[in-house]
Amino acid sequence: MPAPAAIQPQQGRLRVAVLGAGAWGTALAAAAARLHPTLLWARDAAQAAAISSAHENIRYLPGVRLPATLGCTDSMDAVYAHLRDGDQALIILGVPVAGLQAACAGLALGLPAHGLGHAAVAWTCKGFEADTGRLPHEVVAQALAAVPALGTGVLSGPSFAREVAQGLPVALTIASPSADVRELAMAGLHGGNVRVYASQDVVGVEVGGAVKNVIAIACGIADGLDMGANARAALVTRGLAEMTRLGVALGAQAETFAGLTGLGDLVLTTTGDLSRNRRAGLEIGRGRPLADILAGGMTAEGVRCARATLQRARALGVDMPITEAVSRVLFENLAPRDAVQLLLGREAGFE
Ligand SMILES: NC(=O)C1=CN([C@@H]2O[C@H](COP(=O)(O)OP(=O)(O)OC[C@H]3O[C@@H](n4cnc5c(N)ncnc54)[C@H](O)[C@@H]3O)[C@@H](O)[C@H]2O)C=CC1
Ligand SMILES: O=C(CO)COP(=O)(O)O
Repeated sequence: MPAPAAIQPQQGRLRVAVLGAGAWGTALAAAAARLHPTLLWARDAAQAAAISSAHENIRYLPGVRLPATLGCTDSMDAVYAHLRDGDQALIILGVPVAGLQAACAGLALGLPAHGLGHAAVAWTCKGFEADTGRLPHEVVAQALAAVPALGTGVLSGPSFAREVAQGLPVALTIASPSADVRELAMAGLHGGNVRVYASQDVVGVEVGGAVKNVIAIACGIADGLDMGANARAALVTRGLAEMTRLGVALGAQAETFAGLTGLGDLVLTTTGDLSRNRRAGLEIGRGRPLADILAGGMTAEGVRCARATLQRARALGVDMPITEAVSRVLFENLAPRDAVQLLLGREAGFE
């Protein structure tokens, strides 16, 4: 195995690979391709070929023209060859939480074998792992333990994929303990209409991304029941409070939750109808069964992680009444209207 080389941020030729050609992976690959040679990896060969030839991801981002310079492949060997051609390698994982462990396990074998044991890896998924309750960085730390020279971090923030793919303005946060990773992610994406801010608070950034999805479902439910704008504002604000409580109990800094990956993403996802979590909530509030809503394979990470979030919170003695109400609506047949009554009926207290 070759000796790991230190990352030299902002110097040399940076090569970017994005793994996972869903909506968000494709959008980030489009943003990176406007700045650097970038290759997108799709697990489906036909989809990879279609994206490469049509410059459009017809399944996940129909109607959005991708940069002509963006290639797409289903071959990890092609990804490694692409990265080896540069002086610096940035790998962005565009898979959901459920795919994170497998994606990292592949990299743990492939990167050292291809002389890329020094690359930087940034994940973008938002949620606690459904079966284990782990945050993404805990999944990554275990799966990539055999490649200690890899730099890792989480890329998050208020960012609807479609808008980013269209080249509209967006601000993101890269959180990592490694200055090299922070600078490499900024070098990879910051420019044009994309701003990337740096943070060291990995836990805070991840908790914000996970919990805002659950609160978006709650707001969707309230809006689906026509509970009004006051109710939505209350859910957003109290949702921010419970997100912050959980984050701080897990070791995050409270200030992080006032930033892009906390309040920023919470506002976007609870109010923007491009949000799948919000849309799932709207449908539930209007009486549609959850199984029907998810039947088309829609990614709604808040549904997948609500129970795991609650279990982690309970283990820490953290009160999360909105997350609890959402979880009971999703998985215990609590009627949406009864969930609202449950929240309203709680004892009065200090804010
Ligand atoms: N769509 C958006 O606007 C944003 C999404 N995110 C987060 O990014 C993650 C991915 O979301 P999207 O791209 O929107 O989802 P998506 O449903 O559009 O695409 C998911 C992609 O991952 C692949 N995939 C699914 N399960 C997998 C597995 N087990 N192993 C390997 N690959 C798998 C699918 O084939 C697909 O290419 C989620 O955690 C989401 O919360 C973050 C920011 C914005
Ligand atoms: O995370 C997102 C925006 O920042 C996307 O939200 P949804 O997953 O609810 O579509």
